[in-house]
Amino acid sequence: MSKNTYAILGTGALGGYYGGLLAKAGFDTHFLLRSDYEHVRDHGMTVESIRGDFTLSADQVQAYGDPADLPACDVAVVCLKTTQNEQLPELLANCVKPDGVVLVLQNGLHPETDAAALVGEDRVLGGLCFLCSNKIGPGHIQHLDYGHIHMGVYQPEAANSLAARHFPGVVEDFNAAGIETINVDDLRLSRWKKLVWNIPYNGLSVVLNQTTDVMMADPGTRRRIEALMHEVQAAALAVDGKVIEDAFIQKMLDYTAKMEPYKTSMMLDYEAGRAMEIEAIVGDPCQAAKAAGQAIPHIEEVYSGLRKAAND
Ligand SMILES: NC(=O)C1=CN([C@@H]2O[C@H](COP(=O)(O)OP(=O)(O)OC[C@H]3O[C@@H](n4cnc5c(N)ncnc54)[C@H](OP(=O)(O)O)[C@@H]3O)[C@@H](O)[C@H]2O)C=CC1
Ligand SMILES: CC(C)(CO)C(=O)C(=O)O
Repeated sequence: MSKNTYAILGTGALGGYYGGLLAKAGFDTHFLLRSDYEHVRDHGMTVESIRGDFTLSADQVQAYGDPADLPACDVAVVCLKTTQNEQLPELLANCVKPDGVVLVLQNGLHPETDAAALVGEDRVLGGLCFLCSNKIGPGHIQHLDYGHIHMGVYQPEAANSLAARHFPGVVEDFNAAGIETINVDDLRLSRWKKLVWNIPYNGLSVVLNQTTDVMMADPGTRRRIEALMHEVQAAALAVDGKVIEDAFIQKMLDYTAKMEPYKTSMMLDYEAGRAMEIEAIVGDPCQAAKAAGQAIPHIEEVYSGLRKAAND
């Protein structure tokens, strides 16, 4: 097992699940928490998972309520919502060693840019998390489905960067912890591919107030989903020259049809009155497509529906 140490920045649905698995596997893992810091410090964490429930006692969780107290780690894992990224200067100030790296596990077209601006592009890794997880109470994570990660370096052309040198060890650690992690050469293409799912389902879940199963059961909504997916495919090509095959769109439709009925994170945020990740997931791709001259009417319609929902 590697000697990498990990700082989990945001112990929510995703950070609690992956960080919990790393700690359970024996990796030196440090958890930054906010609202449930005292609870986790005193009682530990519980993960209910389709792969097997587990608990980490208070002694097994190295919990921190103040980012200034985090030790400098080899890998800082950004597990905040992108809407909370304005906190990154404070959160990343102490927790990464000078030769350490930042792994960004958020959704969006380019959520790595905020961390990269702080630590340098050559020290950033990104991961696309195919995970259905919710935080259902203090220190209480419910893992409902999937969980694999597609991970890559943010600056693939820099073959000898700190990120490139750390990358194999991080992938190995995650796999050793039971997190299936697949090495991707083209993180940017992977991000566009993830948006093929996130833009239609996250967006429409709020605009239509529906779970994935309800959306998939309605032929009109399914056509709208497919149209959105094809616009993401066209945007990826126009903006970055990235090719997404039609077969991939079909795969995402099949994947969702087989998924447990799912309330997207955007829908959960909307219902709870929290900020939604509208810009990272829909606004940034919209802006990039428009700048490249690519028409994306369905995506723009979803974007304005989301902005309206956020302001109501
Ligand atoms: N959940 C999932 O299944 C998936 C999520 N993602 C992506 O992962 C990212 C994280 O999502 P998710 O885990 O669902 O979000 P959550 O809201 O569950 O987790 C974010 C956590 O960050 C914590 N946090 C925010 N600011 C601070 C701070 N200053 N100090 C300490 N903790 C802080 C929050 O604390 P508090 O509890 O106090 O709010 C919260 O627990 C998003 O980009 C999402 O799109 C991607 C794929 C699947
Ligand atoms: C697509 C899904 C729901 C599960 O793979 C996910 O990863 C997300 O919410 O971003």
